Formats: sequence, structure tokens, C-alpha cells
Amino acid sequence: MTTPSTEPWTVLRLLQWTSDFFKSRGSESPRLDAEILLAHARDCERIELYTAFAEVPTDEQRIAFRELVRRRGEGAPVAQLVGFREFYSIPIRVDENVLVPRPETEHLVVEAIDQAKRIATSIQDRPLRILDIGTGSGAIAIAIAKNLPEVEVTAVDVSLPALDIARWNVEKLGLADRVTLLQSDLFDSLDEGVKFDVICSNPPYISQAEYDELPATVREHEPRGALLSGEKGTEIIERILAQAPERLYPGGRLIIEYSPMISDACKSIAEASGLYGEIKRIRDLAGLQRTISLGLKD
Ligand SMILES: C[S@@+](CC[C@H](N)C(=O)[O-])C[C@H]1O[C@@H](n2cnc3c(N)ncnc32)[C@H](O)[C@@H]1O
Repeated sequence: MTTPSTEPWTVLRLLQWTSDFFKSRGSESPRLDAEILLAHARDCERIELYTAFAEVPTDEQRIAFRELVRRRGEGAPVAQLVGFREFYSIPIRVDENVLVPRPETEHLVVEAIDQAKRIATSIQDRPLRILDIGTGSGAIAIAIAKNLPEVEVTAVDVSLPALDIARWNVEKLGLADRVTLLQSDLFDSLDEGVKFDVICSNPPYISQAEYDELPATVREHEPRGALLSGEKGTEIIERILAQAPERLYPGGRLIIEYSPMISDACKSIAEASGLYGEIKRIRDLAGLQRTISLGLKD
């Protein structure tokens, strides 16, 4: 960040230079990335930068910012650099062991909360039970638990390092009494006979071919085990579709996030299983198939 000019490196000038740099590196949101990282280096809110355009950050802040810019330029996700990502208006801690929660996943949360509220009207003698498979940072489990104060959530993941981050988030947000974390390969470690009203999952659903086409920033910085699911991308979803019915109470609901590329395949697998009744597909804000919500056959 050297310049032949003698102009001072004000907040505004740093933002302009860094936005151009990130743009040249292919960032989809160069100005936003620059603002989040500069706010982090200055230990302030992003909005505070707007009234500080003429200020010159301290040497310490500039050194910290330069390092963040270097790592972002190499492709590290902004959320990993600052350690947090907002999901469903909740700050979620992330690191290199978990997928950075994506805005598209909020569609799954909305559907899970709607279904849970519907089912809750017919339950009197016990709390509503929800299972989140492949919880990663805990984002889905936390968003549901925070918005439905009466529910009990079980959140499983096969990755222990991911569960450490989920535990940190669950404890920090004061949800440890209602969100139980468990290492499990899908349903395998759940006690026999345990059932749920809603099972939701944003599982790995990317085929090997799609994975090879992902931007290097994702391939090199987010865990492979959170993304890849066999040759066609449907491997883990197929297992969930086959096993979920015996873990659902009558009237229960299975909600899965998937990619638009495998939406038709997943619907066909669900139909062919003969286990499901109503099948609803939900599009994201870009109009792409993103979530499937399945009711059990009566
Ligand atoms: C796409 S990430 C989703 C993370 C988080 N739920 C979210 O939406 O941001 C998928 C997660 O599933 C976990 N996972 C992969 N295979 C699994 C399996 N067989 N059983 C349980 N979890 C699994 C990964 O470790 C990863 O945390």
C-alpha cells in the first residue's frame, strides 16, 4: 500500500484503493469487503467509517488492515478474516473448519420455523423437537432456537472441529440449555427411538464436477467435507431421504437445502421412495430451486 503521492492515507483513500484492488482480484463485493475489513482493523462499526472518511488510521490499524487485505487478496473469505458472519440477524462465529453460513440458507430457516409453528398447535404434552443435520457453525440450529423459545434442538455434525465452533456459538448466545450438540454421521449416534417434529439439513450437495468449478476462494478456504457429496452431489441427501421418516413423528417435516442442479433428481428420489406425501420446493431470491420441504405420507 505504498504510493508516490504525498496525500495522506485517509479512511476514504484506503477504501478506494482497497476496493479497486479487490475488484481486480475478482471479489463480487469489493467495496463491502474493504469496509468490513477496515472497520475490523479500526475496531469500529462499519457505519462509523462514513463519518471518518477524512481521518487517518493509526500505524497499528494500517498494519492490521494491510495484513487483512493481503489475505483477502489471496482469497480468504471476509467472514473468516473477521471471525464472524451475520446469519438471520445473529452474529455467528466462523473459522476454517466450518462453512460460512450463506444468505440462501435463511429460506430453509423460514420454512423450518413456519412448519414448527404449524406442528406446535397440535402438541400439548411435550416440547417440539427439531434436528439439524450437518450443523457446521450451528447457524441453522441457533436461528431456529432463538426464534422459537419453546423448542428443543439437537444439532449433529460428523466434524468435531465444526462442533467446537457450534458449541462456542451456542454458549455465547445462551442457548446451551435448549441446543444439544452431538457428533454423528447423520442419524447414527442418535438414541434408538428418538424422534423429531422437524428435521432440517443443509448437507454437502456438490458433485465432484461442480466442486472442480468452484472459485478457488471456496475450494481453498472452506472445508471440503462441508461441500462435496459424491459423484452426483446427491449421495448424502439420498441417505437423509431414506432414513428421516423413521425419525419423524407422524405429521413431521423434512426440510433440505440443495443446489438447483440436483433439485429435480432429489424430488424424483423422494417420490420414488414412496415415503413422502406433500413435496414443496422453494426458490431463493434469485429464483433458483434451493430448498425442498417434505411431509410424511399419512
Ligand atoms: C454445507 S455445510 C452446512 C453447515 C451449516 N449447517 C450451514 O448451513 O451453514 C454441511 C455440514 O455437514 C457436515 N457433514 C458432512 N457429512 C456429514 C455426515 N455424514 N453426517 C453429519 N454431518 C455431516 C459437514 O461437516 C458440514 O459442517
